[in-house]
Amino acid sequence: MPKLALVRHGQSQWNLENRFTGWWDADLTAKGEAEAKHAGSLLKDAGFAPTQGFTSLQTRAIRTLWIALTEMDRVWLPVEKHWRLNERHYGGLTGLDKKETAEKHGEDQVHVWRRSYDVPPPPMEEGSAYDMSKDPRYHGIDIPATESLKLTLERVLPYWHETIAARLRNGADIVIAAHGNSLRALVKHLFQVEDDKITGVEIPTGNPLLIELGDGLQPTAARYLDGSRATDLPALP
Ligand SMILES: O=C(O)[C@H](O)COP(=O)(O)O
Repeated sequence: MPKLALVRHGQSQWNLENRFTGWWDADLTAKGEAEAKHAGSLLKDAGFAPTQGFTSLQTRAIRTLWIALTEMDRVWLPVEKHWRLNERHYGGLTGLDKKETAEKHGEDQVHVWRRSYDVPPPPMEEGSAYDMSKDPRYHGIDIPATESLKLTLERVLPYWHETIAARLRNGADIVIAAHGNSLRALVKHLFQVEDDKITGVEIPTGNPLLIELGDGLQPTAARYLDGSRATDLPALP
């Protein structure tokens, strides 16, 4: 039975500053690095021995995986990075202070932008200081101007099916280090969570979610490795 560990990156500088981050390449803080190290020791203590890793093109997730693998004596692990595992694009909200935005637009509107399934934030404007579209890592990629969770799921899924699920079927045990919303999208798919229920799923940072999968890659067991910081998981499908 293949095993899959999902690890949400540790605290980033913009998490600390409470700014909408999305595709902006905020790095880990010292606390985020410590969370990544702790995630690695939890995975190691659980006896989890992945044979393949995946992460996004964003420094905070890449470094989370690297730090965790260092802790697991597994820096040799083959790792693939892909933009489809990036955080959801926060559009015109990127860079704004979350509290100030709630004061300006109201808590309800900001909650819709942050947690609704299919309402994207306003698009990023041309010439925004936070536009990453010219960054060389995205060469040749038509990067979005904004994304809802639904749009995020729609771009994560092809990579899941064609690459990650295919490796699991070949017997690989896999660790994915990614982001609050790209991982939420994967959890929605794997646990078949309904559209209006997924907003209640909050994956804690640096707390690996270890999932055992059946032959059809349906979850048969799932637990957070740090039980003291676990959040509610959706029921097994
Ligand atoms: O991109 C961000 O700002 C965060 O990583 C996730 O934001 P959220 O809590 O609004 O989903």
